[in-house]
Amino acid sequence: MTSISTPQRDALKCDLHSSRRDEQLLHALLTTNQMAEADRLTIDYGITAETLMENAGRAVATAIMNRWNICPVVVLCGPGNNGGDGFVVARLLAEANWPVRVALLVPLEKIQGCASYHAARWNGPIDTLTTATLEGAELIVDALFGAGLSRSLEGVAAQVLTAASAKNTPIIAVDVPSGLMGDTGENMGAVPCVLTVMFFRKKIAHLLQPGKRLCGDLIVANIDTPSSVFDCISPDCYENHPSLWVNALPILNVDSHKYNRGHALVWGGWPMTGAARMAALSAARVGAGLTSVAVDTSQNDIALSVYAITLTSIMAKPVTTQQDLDTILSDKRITGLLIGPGAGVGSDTKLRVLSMLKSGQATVLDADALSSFQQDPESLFQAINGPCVLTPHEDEFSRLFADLVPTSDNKLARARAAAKISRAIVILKGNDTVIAAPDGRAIINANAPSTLATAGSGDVLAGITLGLLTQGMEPFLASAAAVWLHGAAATHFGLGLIAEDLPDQLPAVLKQLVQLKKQPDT
Ligand SMILES: NC(=O)C1=CN([C@@H]2O[C@H](COP(=O)(O)OP(=O)(O)OC[C@H]3O[C@@H](n4cnc5c(N)ncnc54)[C@H](O)[C@@H]3O)[C@@H](O)[C@H]2O)[C@@H](O)CC1
Ligand SMILES: [K+]
Repeated sequence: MTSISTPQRDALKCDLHSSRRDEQLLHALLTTNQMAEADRLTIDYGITAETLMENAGRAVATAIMNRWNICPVVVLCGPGNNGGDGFVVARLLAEANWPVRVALLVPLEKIQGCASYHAARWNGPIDTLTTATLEGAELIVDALFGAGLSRSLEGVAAQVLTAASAKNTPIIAVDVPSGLMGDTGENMGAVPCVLTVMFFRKKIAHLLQPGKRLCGDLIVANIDTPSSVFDCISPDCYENHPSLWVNALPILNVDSHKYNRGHALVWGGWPMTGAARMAALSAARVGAGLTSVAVDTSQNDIALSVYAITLTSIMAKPVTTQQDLDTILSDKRITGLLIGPGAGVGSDTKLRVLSMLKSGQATVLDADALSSFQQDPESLFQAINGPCVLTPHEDEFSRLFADLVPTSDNKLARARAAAKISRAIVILKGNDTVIAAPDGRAIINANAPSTLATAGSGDVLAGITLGLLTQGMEPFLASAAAVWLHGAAATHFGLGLIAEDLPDQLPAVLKQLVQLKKQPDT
């Protein structure tokens, strides 16, 4: 059963349970313990363990038959239920006239429970697992270890998988590539697969790197686990999807005017002006009623001209002294703040960040705003008392949290720990961006195309987040929505993307979301 406490579970229901709950649960990411609990509850419900295993093996066999023509297959079976699934795959492929061989890691008499039931239904020979087993195979099914793996792969299992990978023969993983830790995505000996078929729901490892890369394509198979298992299992991690936050997106109506859509303020540094300009444009595109850039005129007046000439609907406000900034921040019509893109690392940026946080308005801290606190992160965290989103990439994350969050390959745990320490929402960016809240809620994003690996795309993400916060959206959901919109905008543009293309893609992506929002809750 899940380990989260009852109050926390209730809090989750408040934020994600309010509507579209069934749709949201399709995107739940389960821990290996939660998956085992789902299995147990399903068996209580009346579906036998043998049937579940049959369904799981059938899903894998079907996926193989749908994708490949008949060819020689070797199924590598391990000692537990993952191996049991493998015996089902072997039997069903053989029944469909595929040439199948089975290789078993342990002596047959060691196989227990429903795995032994399905091993007995396999009529063909069973080889002892060695690298020789791979001879002649054109497809390899990896049913060695699944959720039950508790330590690094070693010995024959590791040798055979390494040899299989070296041959470049396509490998299909049952549940997870063996050696991948289901709760973290850490690689403890897995090799890359072309396809992974998992059951009921994805696990965290299917989305977090390096797991995501090792899995290849993903198929989530229905094995008749009833959704009522969620009466007893409360997921606290989801794959990012509009159903999680579309109902919280700001809406326009006849009473909308520019002031009640919020006023976003971006700190516009000098001489790097492009970052703040792209962020401001992005905030405006996602619906901030007014967007201003507070322009650093402490060094010269050229900065103000650059911002004023290159921005049209976005206002440039000169700021020469700290007092000027404080005066702007005292305007209560300003409802969202962003500092970091092109701000410069140093004590001036630190002071400006602290002024912004003191204003109590929702604040996004990105890039240089984070790096400026490298020597003194505690002073930043103490100043965070209101809605705040931190958007570090891995380098910025390690600068800020190096001494506070243990270094590990577990990105989800690191993002959660950082959110708790900073009392802010943390968007830990990357191909597998994690959005974490101080109370433990987490969302993993999977819609980001690699074209986002381009200068300035982070500035756009910070601006989108700002635009949603400015309109009053709850920070955790605003962060998830921003990350998703960012990925969808990049996908909508396609190849050749540069960061300044992104804001212009937002209207088309928002249009699709508005349609979804209009649909009745499921
Ligand atoms: N919804 C579900 O959870 C379902 C799960 N099924 C399958 O059941 C699997 C989980 O089964 P199990 O819990 O039996 O786990 P595994 O089949 O992953 O293996 C567990 C066995 O491996 C041993 N072991 C663990 N790490 C090892 C290592 N590094 N070296 C050597 N031995 C090691 C354990 O002591 C145990 O004997 C899933 O991955 C999935 O394939 C399906 O059969 C049906 C539905
Ligand atoms: K496996």
